[in-house]
Amino acid sequence: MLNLTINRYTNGPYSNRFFEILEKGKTLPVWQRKQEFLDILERNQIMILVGDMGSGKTTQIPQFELEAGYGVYRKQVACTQPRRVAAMSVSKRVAEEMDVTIGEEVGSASDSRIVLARRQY
Ligand SMILES: Nc1ncnc2c1ncn2[C@@H]1O[C@H](COP(=O)(O)OP(=O)(O)OP(=O)(O)O)[C@@H](O)[C@H]1O
Repeated sequence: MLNLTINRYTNGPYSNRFFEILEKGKTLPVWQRKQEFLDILERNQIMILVGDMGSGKTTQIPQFELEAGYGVYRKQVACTQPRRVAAMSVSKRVAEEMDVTIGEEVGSASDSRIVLARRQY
């Protein structure tokens, strides 16, 4: 369950922008099946999720996984993209949505440019 008082990743308060983005994010189709997704993920090693363009697969699913505890004990949630620019753009967007600093809690890596997530949980 998301604690909406303190940002668990920074231990600081959330910005107003966080709540604006969260409300918009909750309207995306993946949010309607969030618990179903997590239940299936828990019971299986591999899961193939198919959804419409813009339904929230890229930006929301990694956050669901982190929230459910998949990113702790030196594990990380990774999201692959076919292009460097897309990888950087997604990591920037997810960092913005999580209200964290890029290079701290969220990073990106490609052949020529690496901005690692410094913090691990
Ligand atoms: N950088 C961004 N700035 C503003 N809104 C964004 C940004 N990236 C994504 N969004 C919003 O988040 C929604 C979900 O995007 P997301 O990339 O998670 O969907 P997706 O299911 O992975 O789409 P696709 O199959 O096209 O990759 C989009 O509809 C868009 O409105």
